[in-house]
Amino acid sequence: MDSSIKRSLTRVGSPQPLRAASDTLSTTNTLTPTPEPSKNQSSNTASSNRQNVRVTVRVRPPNAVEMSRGETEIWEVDSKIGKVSLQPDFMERYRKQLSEYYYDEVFTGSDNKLLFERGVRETVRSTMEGYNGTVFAYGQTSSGKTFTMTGTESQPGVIPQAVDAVFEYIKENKEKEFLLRVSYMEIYNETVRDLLCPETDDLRIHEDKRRGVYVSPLKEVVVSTPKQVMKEILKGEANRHMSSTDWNERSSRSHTVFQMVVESTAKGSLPPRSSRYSTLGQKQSASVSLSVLNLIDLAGSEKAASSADRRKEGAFINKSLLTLGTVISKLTDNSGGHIPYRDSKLTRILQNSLSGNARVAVICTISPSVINHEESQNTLKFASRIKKVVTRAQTNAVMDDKALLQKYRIEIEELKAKLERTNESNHKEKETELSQMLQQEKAKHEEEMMEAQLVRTALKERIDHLTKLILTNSSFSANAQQPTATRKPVVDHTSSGGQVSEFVQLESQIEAKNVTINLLKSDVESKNQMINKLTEQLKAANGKAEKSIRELNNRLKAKDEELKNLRNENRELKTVIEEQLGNEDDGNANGHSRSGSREYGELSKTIQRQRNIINGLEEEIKANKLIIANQKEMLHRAGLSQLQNNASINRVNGRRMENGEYSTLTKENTRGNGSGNGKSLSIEVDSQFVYFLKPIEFERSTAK
Ligand SMILES: Nc1ncnc2c1ncn2[C@@H]1O[C@H](COP(=O)(O)OP(=O)(O)OP(=O)(O)O)[C@@H](O)[C@H]1O
Repeated sequence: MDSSIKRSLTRVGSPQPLRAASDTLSTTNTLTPTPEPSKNQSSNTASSNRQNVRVTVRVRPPNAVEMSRGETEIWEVDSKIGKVSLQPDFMERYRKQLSEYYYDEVFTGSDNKLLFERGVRETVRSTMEGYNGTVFAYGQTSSGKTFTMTGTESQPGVIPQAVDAVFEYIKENKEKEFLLRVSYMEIYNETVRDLLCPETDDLRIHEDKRRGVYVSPLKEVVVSTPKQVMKEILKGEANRHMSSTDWNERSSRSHTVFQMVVESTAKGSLPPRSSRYSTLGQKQSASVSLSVLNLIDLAGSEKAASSADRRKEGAFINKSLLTLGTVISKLTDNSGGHIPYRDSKLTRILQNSLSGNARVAVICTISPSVINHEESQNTLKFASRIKKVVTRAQTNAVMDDKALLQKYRIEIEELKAKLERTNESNHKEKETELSQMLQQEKAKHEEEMMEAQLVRTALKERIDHLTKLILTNSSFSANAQQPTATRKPVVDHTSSGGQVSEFVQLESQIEAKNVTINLLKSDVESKNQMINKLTEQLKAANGKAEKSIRELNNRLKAKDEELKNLRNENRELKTVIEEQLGNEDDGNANGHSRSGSREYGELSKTIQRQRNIINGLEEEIKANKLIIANQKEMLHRAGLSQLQNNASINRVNGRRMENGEYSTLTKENTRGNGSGNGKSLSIEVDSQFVYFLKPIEFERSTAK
């Protein structure tokens, strides 16, 4: 506190005398405390297990209301020697006796970190080492218990710092392993409630030899991070009974106990479940240490409240605190009498710690206000008494099968074994599955290989077939002259790899062959056209020859007719001559013989001339007939030559085209001079046979 505040507080008028909050405390203790050892003196007993309760007193700074009233801060704090004493001014003014108190630590101000370091850390550390630990804040309402235990965001209190310290310890002690579980409960109006599970309302306090006093059924949460612990704490805080009172805007109306159970063991020290019995069948010694850290925020003792509810709560709170005071007094007055732990839920729950098997740290909080002088004095007396309480904390080794740590360890081992078994069986299943898959793949692969082989063979046959067709067709010299490399199939049939490229190559080979075939086809087509042209020319020549033969025949017929007429004429002349010769003989007798000889001579000459003409005509007819015979011979020869040509064209690849591969040149035995079906051409070569020429059509072989 700064000096200006101190000065303003000093100027306050006379404070109201206060009634003691706890009769028990005021009756069993004198107002002047017994001289305390300074904080530098050890408060521990000779045995390391025997320890006095560690007591810290904290005087909170004046709050806004106190400052506004201009009250004096009546307590002086000497942190160096752990002394809390009344202000000399106040003592003088109110004729108070010298009041000096000595504790392990005394603080004022708001430094929670310092308070934890000096007043609490050691107890938390002890808990981690296997001793039960209890830390609680005691003081009248609004004196700063919750500020000390819970703190604020900027000043985390004992509980969050203890949590951090626990995890720090775990981090530092790598040779140990731990298991932590937390619970959070409150004692409200003398009922125990589970703050982590508020719906559970029938919590009971039990006691047995092994566990001592415990609450059940209490929800315990196994935790592994500070964050997780704080989450549980916040959850509990939300369920805690808090109310606005005459003295505190947010007053705790219940005592809260945050509990952390710590199980620890040296790493690898836990015997496996199978070897937990010695060879003699005796259970092996416990190897798990179990300790409990209780962090307690007590409700504050208070004067009569204006609200009925608050008064009822206050009555329960005051009664339990009174019992706590009594218990502490009994513990310290060495009277050996009955200690009334059972008189309140609070003392019952604290029984384990207060009866000795715990290291206990208490933070007593007091108000700086003159108004709270008497209550603060009572708190300080309580602090002095409890400071005298000596505990004999023992590490609590438990039978390994009772510890959750061991249970978890065993469970982990069992799960690991199960996992291994599962892995093994999974492995085997996987192996079988894989081998089945491999078999299937292999079979599929073989099938595919077989198919590929078949395709290859088919392609090879096809290529061979096409290659043979092309290479052996001597009439297509262009192909015959192709370099061997381009005609030879490039497929390596012995190779099992590169199927795709092989097929591509085969395809391109086939494509090349098709191109060649198309070339051949067009070549045949042009040859057909040529044949058609020749046939047309032949047909024209044929027509000319026929016309000439017809004309010669007509002329021959005319000559024949003329010959016939001349012969008739001759015959008639002969008859006339013979008749005249008969008459001459008669005439000689008649006197006409000379003139008859003359006429005869003329007639003879005429006959001779006509005979000559007939002979000429006969010669001419003979010559014409010879010409006709020659022309017919020529035509005959021309027809045969055409037939031979077609027959040679009709031979492809060294064999006759048949079975519809190509249209054929047919020879039909038919009479007449028909010219066929329009596509056909006919040539009459003699009176008996007509050759029909059909244009040749090339058809692609259907062979595959
Ligand atoms: N050391 C401190 N520094 C600053 N503020 C404090 C300190 N102690 C207490 N206060 C403040 O004083 C008020 C009362 O404190 P707190 O609630 O902690 O008292 P309490 O003892 O828990 O009271 P109750 O018993 O009624 O719950 C709070 O506003 C708190 O923040």
